[in-house]
Amino acid sequence: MGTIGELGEFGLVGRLTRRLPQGPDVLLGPGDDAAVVAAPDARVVATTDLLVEGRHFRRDWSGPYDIGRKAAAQNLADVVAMGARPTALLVGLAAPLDTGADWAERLYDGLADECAAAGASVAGGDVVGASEITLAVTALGDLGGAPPLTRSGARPGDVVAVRGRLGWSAAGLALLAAGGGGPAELIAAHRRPAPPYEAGAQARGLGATALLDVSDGLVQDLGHIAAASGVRIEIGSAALPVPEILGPDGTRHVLTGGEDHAFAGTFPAEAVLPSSWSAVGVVTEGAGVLVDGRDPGPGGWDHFRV
Ligand SMILES: Nc1ncnc2c1ncn2[C@@H]1O[C@H](COP(=O)(O)OP(=O)(O)O)[C@@H](O)[C@H]1O
Ligand SMILES: Cc1ncc(C[n+]2csc(CCOP(=O)(O)OP(=O)(O)O)c2C)c(N)n1
Ligand SMILES: [Mg+2]
Ligand SMILES: [Mg+2]
Ligand SMILES: [Mg+2]
Repeated sequence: MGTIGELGEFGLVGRLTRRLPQGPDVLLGPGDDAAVVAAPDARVVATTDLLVEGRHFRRDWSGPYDIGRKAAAQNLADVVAMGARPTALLVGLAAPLDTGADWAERLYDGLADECAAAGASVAGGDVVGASEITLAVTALGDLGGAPPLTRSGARPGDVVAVRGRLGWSAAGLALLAAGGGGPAELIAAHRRPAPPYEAGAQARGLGATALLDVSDGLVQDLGHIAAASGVRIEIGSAALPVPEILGPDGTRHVLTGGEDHAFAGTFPAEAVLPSSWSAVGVVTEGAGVLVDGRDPGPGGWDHFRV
């Protein structure tokens, strides 16, 4: 099928955009100077994340379809974490000219399928030749008239709860780094996160006071809620969902592992949480995050400390 260099810029764009079904929020999709996306609420949620080969994914560890799923999921989860409904993605792709055209097409199939799982579509993007693969993904969402669910609304007395897998991606990454043995479910979880997209609307319905998606690690990301809200968050390790499959380092993976894109939120104490949410702690007065009453120390992902 050849390389993207042989296809050329416009040939590649044509091949990729043909693979992108358009949902109802995209009023004008790929092909013009810009896309047109519906914004019924007149307030657009917008977020962007970069994925760089070697730092966010390795082509020998993940295939293009899963890289596409993950790139979309990482951004769609940020929209959902604002309490919004994802509508559209814009995708910047930089790649070496000898990249297989079929590799790029599978990447776009992954992007399109993950968007479909969240009710969104890829409405446009850009391609450029480069020495390594970089994906720059921007996601847009609609608040549907409701206020955003920010990181700053947690109040002392709230319950802290999580929905979605935690630690699975980190455990899978550790297995890949060690040569790829171990439970296939963990490696699959690293390659393709499965954010429970319905958690945003659900958290809103439950009266959530703050919400975010866990990309860098539970403790580190709860630290963002604590800082933004001016509160302390106290986690009890016995309450954490640590399934057997995570192995002997399970609790550490759950506390510090990123990239599962679970949702963590704070809820009024009287909220009746369904079983899909695990209550893992409480909000108190003070600052920072404590685990079992102690400062857990550094952990979690920091791009400038790896
Ligand atoms: N280069 C940048 N320019 C402007 N804002 C940025 C930049 N990098 C990060 N931010 C902002 O910092 C906040 C936290 O970013 P990040 O930790 O990447 O969040 P998330 O984990 O949800 O993707 C976001 O509001 C983001 O827009
Ligand atoms: C090859 C490789 N090495 C390391 C990791 C682990 N890793 C990379 S980025 C990241 C954190 C999440 O990415 P980030 O860019 O910080 O996303 P954001 O927090 O902005 O959503 C982790 C745990 C990986 N996925 N692949
Ligand atoms: Mg980010
Ligand atoms: Mg986030
Ligand atoms: Mg991060």
